[in-house]
Amino acid sequence: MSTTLSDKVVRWASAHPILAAFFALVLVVTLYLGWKEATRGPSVLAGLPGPQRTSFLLGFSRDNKKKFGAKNPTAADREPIIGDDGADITDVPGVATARMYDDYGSDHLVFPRPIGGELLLTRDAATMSHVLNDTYNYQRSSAGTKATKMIIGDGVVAVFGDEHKKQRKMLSPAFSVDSLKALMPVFTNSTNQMMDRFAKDTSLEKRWGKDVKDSVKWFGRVTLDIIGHAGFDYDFGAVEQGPNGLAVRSTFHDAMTSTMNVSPIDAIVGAFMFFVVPSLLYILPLTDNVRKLREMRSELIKVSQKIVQAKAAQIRKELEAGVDAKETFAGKKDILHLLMRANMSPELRPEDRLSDSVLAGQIVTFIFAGHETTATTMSWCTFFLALDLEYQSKLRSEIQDALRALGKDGDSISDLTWADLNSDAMRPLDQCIQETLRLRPPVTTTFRYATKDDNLPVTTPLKTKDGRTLSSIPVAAGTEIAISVTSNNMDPKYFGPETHRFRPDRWNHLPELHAKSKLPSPYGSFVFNGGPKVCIGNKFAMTEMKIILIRVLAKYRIESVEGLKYKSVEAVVQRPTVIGYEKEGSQLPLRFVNDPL
Ligand code: HEM
Repeated sequence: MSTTLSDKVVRWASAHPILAAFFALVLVVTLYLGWKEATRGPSVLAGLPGPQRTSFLLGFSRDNKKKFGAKNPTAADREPIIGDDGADITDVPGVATARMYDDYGSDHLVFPRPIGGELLLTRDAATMSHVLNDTYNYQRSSAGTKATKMIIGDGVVAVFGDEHKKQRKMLSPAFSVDSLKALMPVFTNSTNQMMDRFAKDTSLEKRWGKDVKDSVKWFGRVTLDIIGHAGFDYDFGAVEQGPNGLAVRSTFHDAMTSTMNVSPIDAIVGAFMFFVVPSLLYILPLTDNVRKLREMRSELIKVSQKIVQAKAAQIRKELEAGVDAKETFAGKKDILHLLMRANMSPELRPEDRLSDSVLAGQIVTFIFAGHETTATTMSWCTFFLALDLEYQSKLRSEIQDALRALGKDGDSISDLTWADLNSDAMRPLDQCIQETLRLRPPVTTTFRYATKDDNLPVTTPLKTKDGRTLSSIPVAAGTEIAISVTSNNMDPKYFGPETHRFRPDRWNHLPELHAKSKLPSPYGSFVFNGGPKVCIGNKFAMTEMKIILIRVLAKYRIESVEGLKYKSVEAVVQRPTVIGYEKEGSQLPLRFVNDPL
């Protein structure tokens, strides 16, 4: 019998040598990791609460998961959490984890991971800030860094410590308030173009009814165009569907749709490749979804190399002609130009210069970090507004009052200034976006890895399972930490009652602990993370989103479409989909009724 089985295995392996080599490698790495975990000393985290390990191999069993409502909507012990749409929102990314903290009555949990590993989860603002502020100790795991570099290259997101400091210093002037003020015409021009196309789009009317348009499609296109123009003076033409826009936006759409429809084999292959041997991702064409991700990456690399070469030639000409850097920014207004001028400055020490591959990496980083984050946030914002027509009507009249007070007309906002957007009169719109980000942060969890032993501060001393009181948590080098952004956002200690509901007004009367904990400013939550690696594009994002939303809300009343139910799926960022149509990828069809202010 065993001979027959081994014969079969040998025959199968001879017929599929690449797959056989791959599975052999998986087996060896699994055994090695298992041995490493099994021979590790006792865990310093052992006294903290958290779900029981049920399997050395798998960590946390499916039955326990059901209890927190992560997977099975019919599990007997699953209490629904009713969201603003009247449906159970336990499956919204991050919400089941928030419930787990509540169930254990702790802001720090230990979560058993596969092959004996463990993960420290925290939603405590003091612990989160400490980890995010120390980019020398707390970094991405080496597999996480490799995987990030494989996908977005050597840009600023991928690096930590001194290399991060160097890149961030070069990039910061390009994201200053002065630069953003200079970029205002770029934001408004692309928005005007989108508004024009948006009004004419009737492509969904046959399917879903009159005035129905897809928020995801239009916000995705306009934000890609904006990052193209503002980031590197490149016309993706996504709103107009030019050839560049089609290629990049559609490979993006294909790749992201594939990450939303992950099969169990994709999950195993993907996790193995990403976290164990990321370079295999680009050698083995194992699954269709991995192939799509690869296509997206090569399309982005092609575009970014073209952009860097063209820009370098342009700057060389400027330098030869003695054109002043400030002058060119005032005329060209793009972030890469500013960065590359600084990088080519004769005063810069050679060791501080960024290489061409790092520059190209910044482009891919901007496209990744600055396009779908804002697009999905604006889409979720229209979703919440469609669910609460009373609040929407109040917000629209507040915007109208603000525009009137500023002497501006909602239909021609080309002359809205930075000061207008950031005036007190526009505060309600800020709060609407902040509340959207609180409930649907694009990045729900951030993972960090301790490179040396440390003591993590906590807001209030905590009790261990064996009755000790800890005023800090000792962590050993090699501990992986999950910063639960959604769970902090849903914690009533920081954000007041009914944190699962969309209540923009909460930002006017937050609990004292919110201010005391110094949640990252100016947006008052961890949605842009915090510390030296806080999202460099946060003001860029808020400016662009406010301009676009003012235009949309000045013209349209937004309503949901009868019969359609929406849900959130996490695929790089959390995205809206229509229940029953998940295979079509992210979309958010809503009714935009012409009703100008
Ligand atoms: C709603 C919009 C946005 C959200 C919620 C957001 C969120 C984040 C988060 C959570 C990080 C930290 C990632 C990590 O360290 O693992 C990050 C980093 C970053 N974001 Fe954003 N982002 C947004 C928009 C933008 C925009 C518009 C840009 C560019 C124009 C941008 C550029 C970046 C860059 C370059 C980094 C890396 C910063 C560093 O490592 O120093 N982001 N963002």
